[in-house]
Amino acid sequence: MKLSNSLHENNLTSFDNDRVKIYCCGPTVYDNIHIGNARPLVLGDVLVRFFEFIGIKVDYLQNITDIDDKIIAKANDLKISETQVAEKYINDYLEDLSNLNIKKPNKIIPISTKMDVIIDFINKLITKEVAYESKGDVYFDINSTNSYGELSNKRIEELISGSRVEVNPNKRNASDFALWKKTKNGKNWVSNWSSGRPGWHTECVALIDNYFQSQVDIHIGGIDLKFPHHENERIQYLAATKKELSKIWLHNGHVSFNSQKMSKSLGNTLMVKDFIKDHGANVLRYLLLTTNYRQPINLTDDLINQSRIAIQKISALFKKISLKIALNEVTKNNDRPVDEDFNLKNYISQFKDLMQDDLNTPRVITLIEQMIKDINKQIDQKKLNNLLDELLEILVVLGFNFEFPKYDQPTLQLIREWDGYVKSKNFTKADELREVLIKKDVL
Ligand SMILES: Nc1ncnc2c1ncn2[C@@H]1O[C@H](COP(=O)(O)OP(=O)(O)OP(=O)(O)O)[C@@H](O)[C@H]1O
Ligand SMILES: [Zn+2]
Repeated sequence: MKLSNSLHENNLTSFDNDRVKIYCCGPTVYDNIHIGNARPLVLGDVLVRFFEFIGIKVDYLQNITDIDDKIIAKANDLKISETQVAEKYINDYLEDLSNLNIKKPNKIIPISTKMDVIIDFINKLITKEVAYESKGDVYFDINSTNSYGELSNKRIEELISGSRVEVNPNKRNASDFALWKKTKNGKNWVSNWSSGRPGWHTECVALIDNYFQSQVDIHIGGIDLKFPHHENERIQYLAATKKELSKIWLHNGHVSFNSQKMSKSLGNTLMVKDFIKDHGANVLRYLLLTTNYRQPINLTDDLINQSRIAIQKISALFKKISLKIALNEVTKNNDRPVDEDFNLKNYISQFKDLMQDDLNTPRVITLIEQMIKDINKQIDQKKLNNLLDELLEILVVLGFNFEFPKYDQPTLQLIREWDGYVKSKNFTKADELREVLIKKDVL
């Protein structure tokens, strides 16, 4: 398996473990998730499903940021508590995951439940003299390391001149970032330094360190998190353990609307739950997988329509096959392939090769289209071989959720009656039954 690794300027990193540890930065629960937020989640899901398909065991962790200024602001707006805001959006998040057909990670941890772990981790950094307390805050000392900027490929001087870092007299260096912030505003915890809250960059790394007791193999997130969030996660772990936090940093490109990044704070969002209501989860998945995960996606009506049509084509194929099977117009014969050529194509091994080549899902989609054409040819020849099962298998590994229609006896009876009327040219009766079968979603 080769994956593109941000730590080495997107060069492909080979990977042949039989177990894999994965971390993906989870949501800050002050709102519902949008299509952009769904992208790293679908990326993680496809990766997990594929690893499991090729026999690799996965341990997948996600955090939930359930303490944050944005949650406090929302709680004030709605005149409810922070806990109520967080609970509502955690539940909505879990529902969105399930509606998106995303396999739940092995563990999802709200960071408010791990404050002792986070405080311990900060203490470790202070002991190693790479972090310092200042007036109740704790900061990471950027000058204690030569490795800062290696993930995002930036130099410290560039970072200082390029960012509008606010002047903070409590910090030693302008780019030092907060591990702990003294505050009485909103939920806060007692520590040696002050009553306060941890910085976001420390939450993820402390959780990884505690849960896995080691580095991870793959760390996932959107490209906007590469700097400063992931850079800061990485540098803390490096300082604490002298090891890389992740062997591979996998960053997905942005989903944008009118060429502007879709983002909660910009307000140009299309929520996952609304999209699913209008188009279904398969359309969203298809839309995300037709572009390589690193490339940007500009969300347009055209793109949504193309994805809808592609999904309808697959559903229509399954309906057509079920109908033909019900009418005995095709037979499934796994032993005697219709055409040797179909077997030579060896679709499953092509699928594996494409996925192992940095998750080349756009090419997999092309492969699926080819399979559909071949299956249609088999239908014309009235014999299906195992190609259909292979297609179903690939769709499951990509996380699509198609129902292959199966009809009960009364429905089968109706289908056969309808077919009888059509063949005997009794069109009045045939049309009556056709209406019934359309209502039952058979035709
Ligand atoms: N438009 C987007 N396209 C792709 N990934 C995105 C997009 N927006 C956010 N993400 C990813 O979704 C995850 C959650 O991000 P986050 O909660 O910061 O979303 P956001 O909408 O940008 O929120 P905010 O505006 O509050 O920062 C991160 O991995 C982030 O990189
Ligand atoms: Zn993170």
